[in-house]
Amino acid sequence: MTPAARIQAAIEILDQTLAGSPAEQVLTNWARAHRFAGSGDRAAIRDHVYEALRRRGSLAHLGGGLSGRGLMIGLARAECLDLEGIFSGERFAPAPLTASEAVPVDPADAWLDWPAWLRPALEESQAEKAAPIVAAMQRRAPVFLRVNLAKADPALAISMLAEEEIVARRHPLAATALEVVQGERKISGSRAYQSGIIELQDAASQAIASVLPIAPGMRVLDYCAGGGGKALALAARAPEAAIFAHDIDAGRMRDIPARAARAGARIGLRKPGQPGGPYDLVVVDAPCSGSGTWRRTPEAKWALTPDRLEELTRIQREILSIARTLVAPGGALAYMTCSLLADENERQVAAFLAETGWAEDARLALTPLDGADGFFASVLRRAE
Ligand SMILES: C[S@@+](CC[C@H](N)C(=O)[O-])C[C@H]1O[C@@H](n2cnc3c(N)ncnc32)[C@H](O)[C@@H]1O
Repeated sequence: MTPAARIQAAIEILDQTLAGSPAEQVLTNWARAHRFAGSGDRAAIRDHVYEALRRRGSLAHLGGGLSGRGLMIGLARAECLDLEGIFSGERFAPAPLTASEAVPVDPADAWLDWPAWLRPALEESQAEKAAPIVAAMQRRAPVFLRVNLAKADPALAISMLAEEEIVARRHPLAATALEVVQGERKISGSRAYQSGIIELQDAASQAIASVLPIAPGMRVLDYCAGGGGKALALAARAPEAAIFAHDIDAGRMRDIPARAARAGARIGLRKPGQPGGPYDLVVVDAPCSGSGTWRRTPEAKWALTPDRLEELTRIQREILSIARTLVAPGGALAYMTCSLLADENERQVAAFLAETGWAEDARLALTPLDGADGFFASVLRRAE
């Protein structure tokens, strides 16, 4: 496919996405209906679509409207591409620019790419970092790997990946973190991945996991385990700890046994609503707005509403009130979110401390300015 034909495909996919269909589903349907498109075409089209969703506000401004065509004109302008060459009207290419589309526009403000109703909350939560965060979140997120130290060290992982033309380098956020700079699409088929030497995990999640108080012999519960990212990271740090995973939705934990087997880790599964206990450490990786990860999940950024945010903060409080009953005397509860908002982070912790009289042992708050996703964690200690 020509570059212009790829842009025309992205226009059609974006129109369906803006009408309410999930981008991933539309991309899959498009690929099924256009078997002639190769993997390079599909990857390029996918990149266009996600770039447009991430920068939806600013590209709509630059392109003259919130439509697939407006976003792609905006992207072509933002990236200084040959607008007339792409919008040529030739076979498979988008139609030529109309007179009104061809009119030059003012540069776009980065805040256009952050939901307007949520701007005061980000400014209040992050103060002078808010505007640079919003600008940083216009760019695509890096791909990070976690080296499973139970199986290999980072140098070995880097050289194994290099043999398969995947270039990765260490990242300062965590001793286990590698940033992939080339060959990211080959990761899941690589020998290092298949043999459990590496896992896909954001560097902020790794940094948080590395400050959790875990030691051999401890009993640990990952209370909101989902696919088990935190439980696996903890198992790699302390293979002799007894680690259990729980989630309200058992289906979300279905990949944990296979992931644990690949990593050479042992993780016990608890049934929803039957978490067992008490535990020396309970990890609550709570459901949240995900605002720290919106570079990867741009549709979620535009789907969040004030009501949903309020509902999430209520769910977080409820989870905390259950999880604290599972902590043994002297044990710890690690509360974390991938949110940048004080309502989901600092204020939840302040309310918890006021209500329980527990102490806060440690706190880590990362933003995309640190290089990876936004992430917050607080380690809360129950008295003996
Ligand atoms: C942020 S995700 C967890 C991600 C996971 N820890 C990881 O690293 O891959 C939050 C999880 O909390 C679960 N959840 C939501 N409400 C819950 C509740 N009331 N009790 C336990 N888990 C809950 C969701 O099903 C979801 O899997």
